[in-house]
Amino acid sequence: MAAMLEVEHLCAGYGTPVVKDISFSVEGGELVGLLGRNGSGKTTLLRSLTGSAKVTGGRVLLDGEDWGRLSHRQRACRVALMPQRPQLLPGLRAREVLEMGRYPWTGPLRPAGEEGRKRVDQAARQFGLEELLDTDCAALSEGQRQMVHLGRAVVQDAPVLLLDEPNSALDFYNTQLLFQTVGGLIRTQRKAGLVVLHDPALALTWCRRLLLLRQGELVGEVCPAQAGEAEIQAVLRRIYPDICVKRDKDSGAYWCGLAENGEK
Ligand SMILES: Nc1ncnc2c1ncn2[C@@H]1O[C@H](COP(=O)(O)OP(=O)(O)OP(=O)(O)O)[C@@H](O)[C@H]1O
Repeated sequence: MAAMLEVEHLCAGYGTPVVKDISFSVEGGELVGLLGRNGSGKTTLLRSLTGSAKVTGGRVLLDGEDWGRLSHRQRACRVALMPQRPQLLPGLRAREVLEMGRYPWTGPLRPAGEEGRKRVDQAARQFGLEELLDTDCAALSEGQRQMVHLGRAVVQDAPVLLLDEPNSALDFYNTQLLFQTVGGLIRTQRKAGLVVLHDPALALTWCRRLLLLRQGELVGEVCPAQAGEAEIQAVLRRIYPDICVKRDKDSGAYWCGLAENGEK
């Protein structure tokens, strides 16, 4: 059976190559973490999967279908992206931003319909947005706005969900809510999830596999449930030299930090 998302020898960039010959796949039901230093090409990789960064080589298959042969609208029904810096659309209330998630299905600026309203209300409940639905997004805090855009991506209900640093402005509680809720959706609805994260401990806790990107190339992959501390640490050192990884035997919680001078 084909993976929900298959990326084969993908190259992408902005005139100059950024993503270089990357291949990986994500199965339905799997949340995969994408880690890499600043500027390593994570956002470009995600943007190339939605058509907003130019693909210059390779191919992408969505549940076996060639992405390149799909229209923009067909792609948007299959791939939802929560961008790193969502555009601020002045005058739009949170409810209207959530409803934008239905546009690939209904057509732009069309009413959400009963199914759409149900999904918007459900996302508002799931992400604690009910009190904010009538607020102008310009009047929301950074973290509140990030939760609205997370809700919009979920309302889009695509089988592939791409999240670009979705917790960068979130407090501890909303970060847990994000991973519990999105993790649950991915498992129960067999979606393929790919999430860019900067916190390796968070990625080790919530993601089934981690992919490591360095200067536009995939340089490692690790599955936390199948690897011990030493193996995880060795793989993570390909992008974070001197990182130390510890796993608490009782709770299973991960701790990551940098080695002190001389400690390896
Ligand atoms: N619109 C653009 N035009 C030209 N070059 C770009 C553009 N966006 C990004 N780049 C370049 O592509 C490279 C990768 O950037 P990208 O945003 O994909 O990295 P990233 O891994 O997501 O970084 P960060 O962790 O800082 O968000 C960088 O060298 C950056 O300067």
